[in-house]
Amino acid sequence: MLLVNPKATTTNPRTRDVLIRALGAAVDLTVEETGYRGHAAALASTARARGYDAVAVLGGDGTVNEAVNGLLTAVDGGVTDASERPALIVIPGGSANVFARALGLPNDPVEATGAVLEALHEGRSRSVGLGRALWEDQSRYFTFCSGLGYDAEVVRAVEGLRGAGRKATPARYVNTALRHYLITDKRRPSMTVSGPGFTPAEGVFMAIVSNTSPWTYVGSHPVSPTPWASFETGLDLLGLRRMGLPAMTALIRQILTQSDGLPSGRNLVQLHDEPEFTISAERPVAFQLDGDYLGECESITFRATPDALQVLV
Ligand SMILES: Nc1ncnc2c1ncn2[C@@H]1O[C@H](COP(=O)(O)OP(=O)(O)OP(=O)(O)O)[C@@H](O)[C@H]1O
Repeated sequence: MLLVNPKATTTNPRTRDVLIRALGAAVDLTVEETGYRGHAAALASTARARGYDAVAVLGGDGTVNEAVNGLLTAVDGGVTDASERPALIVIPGGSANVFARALGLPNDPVEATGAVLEALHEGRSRSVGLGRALWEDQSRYFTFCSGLGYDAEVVRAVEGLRGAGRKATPARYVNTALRHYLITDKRRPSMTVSGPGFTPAEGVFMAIVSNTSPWTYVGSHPVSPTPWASFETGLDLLGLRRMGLPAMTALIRQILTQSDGLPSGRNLVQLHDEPEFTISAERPVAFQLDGDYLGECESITFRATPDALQVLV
């Protein structure tokens, strides 16, 4: 089953047709275009019951996230073994394509199609662990990250600009991020990270939770594939404490250039390979999953889901 999001930033009819011809020559293929938000999840959730071996996505991280959630909460329910689920195939068609790049795929969709066909012929797939966010009475899986606080506010603001017809360029993210940092700093709720294996960390204004490494997301501008995308069993966290603009500017420069390796220090809270932890805030805090803004809540628990899916790559 090939899911195409025709509205994704870099998906166009030419790429779609190349992919359909190339995949269609190798396997029996059904093409489904998504017509609305949530459509990819609904289609992917029927894939196993309808006998598909794999679900391919041509789109951005949002559509991949939907497909993954559909596969893991399938209409036929009950399948807990990843080897019994349809495999996932990702062809980058969005703006950032963080998950595709973390998998080591080329960012060019035609080149990525070539790489996927090779994997298909060789029967080569990779087991990928996902993250799961649980809040209030809801839960959702993510393929590379969740962001809380400042990060999610920036994602929300950029989504608002896109709703008004403007493109989500890297410059727009940086511009929005700087404006939000300066304007809304005082009103931002403070968060605490707690879990069974470590001392609670307080005073965090932005947190990134990742099933690979938070640097895959935060540093997604430098050329990928990243050396951190191991999709290990546990979850990582990067939390930022309040700091002045000079310290923040120095940190951003270090992240983007990685001139002195990855940053550390008292302004940063870092966790590695944890099975579960909770982030709570003094009042509702914004959060996003895989780059899509989801809303606000006072407490979210994050749980690792190792070996959740096979990905052809
Ligand atoms: N036909 C459609 N019309 C409007 N929205 C859609 C449609 N099909 C899918 N969507 C939604 O569009 C959202 C964004 O798409 P997607 O993530 O694929 O592309 P993108 O935003 O360009 O890429 P990235 O996430 O890398 O920035 C998805 O969350 C999906 O739910």
